[in-house]
Amino acid sequence: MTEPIKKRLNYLSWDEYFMAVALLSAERSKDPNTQVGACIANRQNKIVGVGYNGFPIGCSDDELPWDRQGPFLTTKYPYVCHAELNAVLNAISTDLSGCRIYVGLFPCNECTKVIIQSGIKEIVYLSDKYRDSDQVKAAKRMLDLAGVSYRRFIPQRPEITLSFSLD
Ligand SMILES: Nc1nc(=O)n([C@H]2C[C@H](O)[C@@H](COP(=O)(O)O)O2)cc1CO
Ligand SMILES: [Zn+2]
Repeated sequence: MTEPIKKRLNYLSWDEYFMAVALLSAERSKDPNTQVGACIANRQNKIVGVGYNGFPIGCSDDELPWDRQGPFLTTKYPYVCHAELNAVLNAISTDLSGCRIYVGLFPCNECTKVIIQSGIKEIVYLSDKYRDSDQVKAAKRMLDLAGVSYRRFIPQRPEITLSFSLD
């Protein structure tokens, strides 16, 4: 008698899968300093929206600045759409009740408002590098009040490699 074939064990967990989709989406970003991706999953673990940071549709990447410093209007900040905003706007429904959003960087206060209003119930983030900023402090204050939970993604493996050569 031959042994039955066992299932593959090295498969991605749901958390790894959705965070990896967020990180892959971030590779679309043209921001030279910080590339952020976001992936929204519903209660059934179906992906319902993805996004990354970039300028609004129709606003040419060659017209608007990517600068971080200088007068406000000469920087990227007034123009760029954050990954979380794009993921919510790209989602298949405006009602994201009970969904989770996976994001490479902790949401700012403006995206937090969008996240709360959409019905998203949990944020899973990788980096919190701007934790000392007023934006993130305001974001956490609103999330705590609104009962939206947030947790850091703790990697169980250092990397996931993708290859275009499967043979
Ligand atoms: N949660 C976030 N999602 C985002 O998509 N972003 C975007 C806005 C900018 O394009 C970039 C941050 O640029 P910098 O200040 O690290 O050079 O990331 C920023 C944050 C931080 O709150
Ligand atoms: Zn934001």
